[in-house]
Amino acid sequence: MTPDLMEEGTRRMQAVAVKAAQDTESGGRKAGYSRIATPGEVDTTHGRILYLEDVHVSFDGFKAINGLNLDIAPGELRCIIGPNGAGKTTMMDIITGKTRPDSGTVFFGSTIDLLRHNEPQIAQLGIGRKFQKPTVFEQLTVFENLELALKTHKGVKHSMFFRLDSTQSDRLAEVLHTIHLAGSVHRMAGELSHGQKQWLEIGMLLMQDPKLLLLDEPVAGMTDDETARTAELFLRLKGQHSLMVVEHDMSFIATISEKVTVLCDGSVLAEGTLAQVQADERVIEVYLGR
Ligand SMILES: Nc1ncnc2c1ncn2[C@@H]1O[C@H](COP(=O)(O)OP(=O)(O)OP(=O)(O)O)[C@@H](O)[C@H]1O
Repeated sequence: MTPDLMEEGTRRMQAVAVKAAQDTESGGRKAGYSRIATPGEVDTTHGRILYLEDVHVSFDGFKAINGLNLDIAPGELRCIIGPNGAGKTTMMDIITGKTRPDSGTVFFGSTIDLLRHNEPQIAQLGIGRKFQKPTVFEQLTVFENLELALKTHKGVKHSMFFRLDSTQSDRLAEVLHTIHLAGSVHRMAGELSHGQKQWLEIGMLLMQDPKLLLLDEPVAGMTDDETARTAELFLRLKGQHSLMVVEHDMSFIATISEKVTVLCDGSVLAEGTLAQVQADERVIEVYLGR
């Protein structure tokens, strides 16, 4: 195809897209639904960064997720609690593309259909996930771990020639400060305490500037002091990022929570402030009263 023909083709496609957008009742919003967005573009004008509706997943006939509805506002710090087997991990697996639901809707912002993306694409779109166990590179320094997280995110192939530019250096310094590791920049990650390794891994996610962070039992195994500093860290992150924190440690939840969602049997049992869900008889019966 000649360059002229390609240009003409592109012009026609753009005209068709504009016309389709104008033809919808909502002036284009509907036409934009399900499109594959470019990284950095998340439409939160409708007040939601994450939206799950009527999601179902069965494993060999067992309903692990059963009509799950949930939405998270931009900048919100949402705590998720619930008994073992409630479906918390499975829910995160669905959001990050690790598990495909049998049915339902899962949107990032109002235009990005997460079910049309795979795991690496979802990470590139700006959803970062922290698993329970720290997975840092023990033989590298704190600095090198953070630098590597950036390289990996940017898809740098020839890492020997990669140099941080000044914006990236500033970002790294800012992240080091946020995760309480500015004084440990040249220490090997393997020498850090359990809590410090957790912070480093959160820092590695922050280097990729995620819009939504999913954190699975982040304070499990931490000392009281590390737990308190993690609470501080999360309170600092909220607003700039949206956070979904799954935890069993209720005193930690009490320190950080605004809105709490209680999952049970694969769907939402209760939602509200911690005081509200703690007073809910159904929540006491299945979870808190154990
Ligand atoms: N791949 C799988 N195959 C079969 N069953 C599964 C699979 N993944 C999860 N399940 C089942 O689905 C249910 C929900 O599990 P899930 O791990 O999501 O719960 P959870 O709320 O994260 O629990 P916990 O607090 O113990 O981590 C459990 O009964 C679990 O055994």
